[in-house]
Amino acid sequence: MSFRISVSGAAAEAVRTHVPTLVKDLVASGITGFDAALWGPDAEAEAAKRLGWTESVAVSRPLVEEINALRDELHAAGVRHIALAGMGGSSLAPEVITNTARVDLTVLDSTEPGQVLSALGDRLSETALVVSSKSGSTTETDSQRRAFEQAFRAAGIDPLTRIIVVTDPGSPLDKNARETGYRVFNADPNVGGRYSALTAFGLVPSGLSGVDIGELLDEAETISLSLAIDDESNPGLILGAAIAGTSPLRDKLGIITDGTHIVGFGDWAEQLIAESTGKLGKGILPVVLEKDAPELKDELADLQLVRLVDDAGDDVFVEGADEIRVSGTLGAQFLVWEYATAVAGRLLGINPFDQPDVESAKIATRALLDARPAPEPAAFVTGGIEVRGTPDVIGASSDLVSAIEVLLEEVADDGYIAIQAYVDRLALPQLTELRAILAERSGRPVTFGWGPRFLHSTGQFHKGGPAVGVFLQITQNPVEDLEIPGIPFTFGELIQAQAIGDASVLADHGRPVLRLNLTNAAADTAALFDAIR
Ligand SMILES: O=P(O)(O)OC[C@H]1O[C@H](O)[C@H](O)[C@@H](O)[C@@H]1O
Repeated sequence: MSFRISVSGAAAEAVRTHVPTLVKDLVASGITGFDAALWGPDAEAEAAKRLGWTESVAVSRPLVEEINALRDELHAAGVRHIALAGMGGSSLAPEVITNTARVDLTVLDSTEPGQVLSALGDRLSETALVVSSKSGSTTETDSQRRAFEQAFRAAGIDPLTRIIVVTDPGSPLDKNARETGYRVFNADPNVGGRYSALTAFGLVPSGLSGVDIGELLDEAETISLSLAIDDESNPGLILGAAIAGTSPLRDKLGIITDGTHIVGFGDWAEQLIAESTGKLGKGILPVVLEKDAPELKDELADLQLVRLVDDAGDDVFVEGADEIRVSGTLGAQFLVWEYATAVAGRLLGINPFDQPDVESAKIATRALLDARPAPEPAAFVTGGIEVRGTPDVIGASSDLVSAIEVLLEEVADDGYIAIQAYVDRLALPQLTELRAILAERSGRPVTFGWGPRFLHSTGQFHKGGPAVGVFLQITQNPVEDLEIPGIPFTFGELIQAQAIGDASVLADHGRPVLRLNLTNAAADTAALFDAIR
């Protein structure tokens, strides 16, 4: 069986309540048949050009041969390593596909100079770069491409032989790449970024890295029919009802990987759910949890758990655990979760295909890079850590320890904490441990995102979803900064502007933000942990 699901407790109740209506309303066949009216009149225009993912398997099939042929060609030319420049929907699927297949792919979805330098320094002479961007105008991806082009040239390598572009037809990147002479794969423009796992965006980098992408499509194909039919056994309807139909709504979704062969699924699902549902003050907040996460001890009333297991069993309705369990192949999971998210959008009364609040952070960043204001002085400095933040947090504190206490006091009973770390994640992987520490201390769900990557994932929810988040932003002074060729600011300046810009938008939304800048990341990390513990 390519996909199994079981539900118990509140999720079972939600399935019993909503699935019969979803069947009666022909929602599954409607999604598959491009019925753009399913999400109400306000969503119709967007939905009309965003349902192509339901036929991704068939549309993508001819790509398999083309990608495999290019892989052989690159191999013959000495390429042994693939890197990917892309953000959000253009990198999260290849990341989980290659990790699950245990295939090497370097995903560069950061503007942190140290992380960019690491990617540039990693086997460049035998590397090919896939540049993926649906819109073809994402600043991070454009900057990464420029850095690689320059590095290839400096190493005496013609970028034309090493750069492959994936983008929508007619995008600025499409035009530029074709003029330059790069190999271009055009993706289906009727598929939004976060629904694009089974299109060229998921397949090109994964296939070039060595994943059997034909098998991935086969996996998805085995579940396609079950997802299209208006029947109470449809797993997309069941999962959609289970995650968005609980009453009262459990609007935090704890995603736990517990025995599944799939590696890193939570990060992909996080973007799909957060960006699709977090708007108009509503939404489901995905929270990627470890198996022993503190949130699991507390039985939080607003936290629905979904566990990715090895085998969810034959029966949909089971007794006991009060959770959702899913198992199955990665290809099937992609498609089921996409249907489930579209169903969730209908149940929540939102448009699951737009991202109305993502742009605000980009505009704030751009304004900072254009105006170059003098840096805001730190409210205080503890050790090497500069502390800034919104007045509600900073005004009532005198040092780092008290600022964190004040931030935690701001967390409402239905609230959450988001840690946003704009740092070199390769150098500071231990920062993820702050998540469990703050969850333990606050008794509330805590999310962790690497910046600027999360801006293209959970960023929409933070600004557009229920206004109950409090934000801990961590930045660092770069160990070594890096120019962006042809652009009047550096990677270090870009990531700082991204962090400050997003924090200002959160503050404008009335959200408490505590900003910590590590002036010497290696030395300050221990002090940071001490203060947060
Ligand atoms: O693929 P791109 O056009 O470069 O977009 C990358 C990401 O950008 C934005 O943040 C969107 O909100 C995401 O949905 C998208 O995945």
